[in-house]
Amino acid sequence: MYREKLDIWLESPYVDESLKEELKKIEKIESEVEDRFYRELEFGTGGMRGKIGAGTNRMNFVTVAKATQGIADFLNKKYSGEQLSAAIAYDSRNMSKEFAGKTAAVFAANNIKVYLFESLRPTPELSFAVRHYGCKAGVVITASHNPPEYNGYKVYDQYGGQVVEDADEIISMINKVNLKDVKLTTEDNDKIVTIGNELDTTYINEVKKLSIRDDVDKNLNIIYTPLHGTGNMPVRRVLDELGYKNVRVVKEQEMPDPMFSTVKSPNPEEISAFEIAIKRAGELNGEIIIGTDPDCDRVGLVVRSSDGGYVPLNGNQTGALLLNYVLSSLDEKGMIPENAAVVKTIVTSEIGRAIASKYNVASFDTLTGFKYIAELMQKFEDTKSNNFIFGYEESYGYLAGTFVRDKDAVIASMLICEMAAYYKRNGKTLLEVLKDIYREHGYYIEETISLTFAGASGQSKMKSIMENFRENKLSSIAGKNIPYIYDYKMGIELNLLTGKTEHLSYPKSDVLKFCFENGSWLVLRPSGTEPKLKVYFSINEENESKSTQVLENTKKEILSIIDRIQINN
Ligand SMILES: O=P(O)(O)OC[C@H]1O[C@H](O)[C@H](O)[C@@H](O)[C@@H]1O
Repeated sequence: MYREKLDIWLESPYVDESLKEELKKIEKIESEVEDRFYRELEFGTGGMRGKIGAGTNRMNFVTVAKATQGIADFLNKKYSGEQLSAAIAYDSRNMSKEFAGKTAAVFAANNIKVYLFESLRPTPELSFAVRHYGCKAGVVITASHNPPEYNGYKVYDQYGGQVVEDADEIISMINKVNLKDVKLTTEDNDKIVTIGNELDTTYINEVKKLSIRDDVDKNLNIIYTPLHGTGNMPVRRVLDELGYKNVRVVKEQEMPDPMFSTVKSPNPEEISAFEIAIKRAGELNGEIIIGTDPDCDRVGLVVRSSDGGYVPLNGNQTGALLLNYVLSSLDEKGMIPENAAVVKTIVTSEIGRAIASKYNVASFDTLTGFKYIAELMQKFEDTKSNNFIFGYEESYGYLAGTFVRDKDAVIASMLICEMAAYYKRNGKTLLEVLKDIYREHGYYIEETISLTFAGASGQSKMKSIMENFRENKLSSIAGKNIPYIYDYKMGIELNLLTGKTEHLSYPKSDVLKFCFENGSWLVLRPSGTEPKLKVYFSINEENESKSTQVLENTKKEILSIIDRIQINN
């Protein structure tokens, strides 16, 4: 099957010569051919993502043009007769600019006006641009925090969120596209309008409006790394315009670099990404370190401790701090609106719910992926049921305000600095504030383990592990009973004590959540952005050491179950 596809590509007049050359070099290597052609690139949690190269399972001019043609067909069908436009942004990765140009040329050839950013921009600014220009769609060429050999294609709807409702139809339209049907024009077509500074200023002004307090210590020593990506200009500009005097950028990581040469991975979830920044912080007396990923939708935070060391916070901890800061500050100013709402995901810590309820703010859960949070924000707006205040995920994504509909590391960086500067003025570090939050709301200790399962065989292994857990319903682990299992693929909540099931009102997704008696839980799900099985733990015991101990025991046991399943397969 995959060999046939290779032959089609080698013979097709619609496949670029350079891609054919690449294929000729690997055509005798079976595993390479299989990996490149065993499937089409899929739309996962964050759009389409894959390695750059030749093949249907790769990011290249053919797969980008095909996807764009499918989206154009979808838009022309859905909005038939209307004047259509789309916005396009791209990050600092290899081929990002070229793929953005190709995307623009295909849209323009399909009679869709294009707003194309003149140079690299953050993903959240694209989300803003879609709404600002009244576009029906948006595209960002980025593979977010993935390694340098990857690129990707995120698709936005008219509300500025990544597509959810129309995703299946868009995918089926893309699959129907025959390479010979892809329309293409030159990139100097007058349907393609370049955008730049003017939109930056409008966006930055909106971000600044989300600042809650000015009674903060703006002498705070901030070390910032854009990790060679798009954050450098906007994050520094916002902090500068708000009067933060001591923002030092990590020089080695300031400039865009598609190889992300100074880091193992440009992912702020990994402490290794902060290695140089921590060194710089030590030299410059840095109090906090922030680092944004290449498309600047995620931000990581590292905080100086009382002994002068630097402690990385995970996404749940930063999220809890931000939520606590935003709600307590708005509350103090009497600015929490009626029917205020906070949105997190089913794999994000329950501490968020506890903090929100202190301020009588409702909290909602969605499936993993900020697109679901954005979808709910739109629903709130359409039905006027709630006022969105803050949304976050454990995977380092945060959003305040509603003018952006994706996680926004420009907004989050600003709020993190403001929060640290506010507590500094009140004589506290963020680590001390976090301790206070735990004391007040409980010791929620979280961790996520990602197990890599690469290629076609990896995919099937992951599938069988999930099926095994689905069938052999885990009823206890590490001495803790599991009374409830949520199976999001089957759409049911199972009570293991009574055997009764209830319907879950979420879209179907391959996720299993095992809940303990005291509200702790563990979740298994294949990642939608990388070839990994993710195992999430959230343990809440009466004190920190008990929580840590239960976490360690649970981790050990679940990993050994996964090992056993693999050996038996
Ligand atoms: O766990 P995954 O499916 O890999 O997704 C992890 C994260 O990926 C991207 O960054 C999405 O924008 C996030 O919303 C999501 O939480």
